[in-house]
Amino acid sequence: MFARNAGMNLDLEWVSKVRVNTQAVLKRAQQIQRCKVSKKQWQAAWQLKAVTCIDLTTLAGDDTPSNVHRLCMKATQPIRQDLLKSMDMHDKGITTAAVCVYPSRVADAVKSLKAANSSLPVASVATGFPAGQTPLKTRLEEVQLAVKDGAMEIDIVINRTLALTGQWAALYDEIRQFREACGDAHMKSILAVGELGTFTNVYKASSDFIKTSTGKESVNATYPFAIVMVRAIRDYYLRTGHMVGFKPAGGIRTAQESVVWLTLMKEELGDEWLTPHLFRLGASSLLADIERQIYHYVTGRYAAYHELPMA
Ligand SMILES: O=C[C@H](O)COP(=O)(O)O
Repeated sequence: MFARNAGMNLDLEWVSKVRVNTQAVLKRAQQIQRCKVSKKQWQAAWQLKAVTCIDLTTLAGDDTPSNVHRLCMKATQPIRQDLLKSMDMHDKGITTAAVCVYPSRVADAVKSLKAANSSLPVASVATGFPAGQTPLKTRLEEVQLAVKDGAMEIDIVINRTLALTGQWAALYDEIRQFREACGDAHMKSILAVGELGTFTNVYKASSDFIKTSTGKESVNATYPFAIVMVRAIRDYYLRTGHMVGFKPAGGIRTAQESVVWLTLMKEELGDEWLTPHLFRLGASSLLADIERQIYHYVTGRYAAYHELPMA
């Protein structure tokens, strides 16, 4: 069992000394994208690994109990059984890592998964997602309500105003309160990197189980931002011995990208991070492409749309 991050007192000296070498970050991001997984069966294996790390997401204004139900069913059986059988992976219990929905849809997702006899966790965005521009009191209540409805994971959005105005102590204090409001639920912190202005701000705003984006900003999960965040995770590990998780989210659509993200984790943090406990891919449509690529790997041709439900 993984120990929960006990956190640490805010070290403003560490925060004030942070400097990020932009050129080095951009160069490293390019190197990571050039790494190749050459053999076909290895690609398929990496893609299946990526499936197990997906927070299968729907965050739309027109979400209903029925589309949330379909999402949950897809999460419990993400790849067609006959395809898994061809790869001898049908009895490995492959599911996504979680489903991720708005707070108002948590109860629907919990009900659907329970009816399907699945223990898959429901994650919920909270704290005034995506902008976070609601009073602290309501943001905290939102977390508590989602937990009460059965969310086992809460993806909070950080207060970008506090980050952009350098109020790091106030930001730290808010995040601590969110964590407390989560109780036993697992918290992830969305930095919304596209709105933080600089790599330095991204490093400084990094806390526990850090997630790049809401998917609603104009810039979402990019490899350079990810490099900065995983380096913050590495520094925190060297300092405290605690392994913090990472979740790129927003705009991740292709199987090929999912393999680059896994490569980035492996290269920067090591194999220990290649587990759903420490790595998630937040995505609404990535699974469709992965299933399509696996279909191609197994059959040698691409599927028609009707052949892959929800793909
Ligand atoms: O947290 C997950 C993101 O909102 C999903 O973004 P996406 O719809 O671009 O995959």
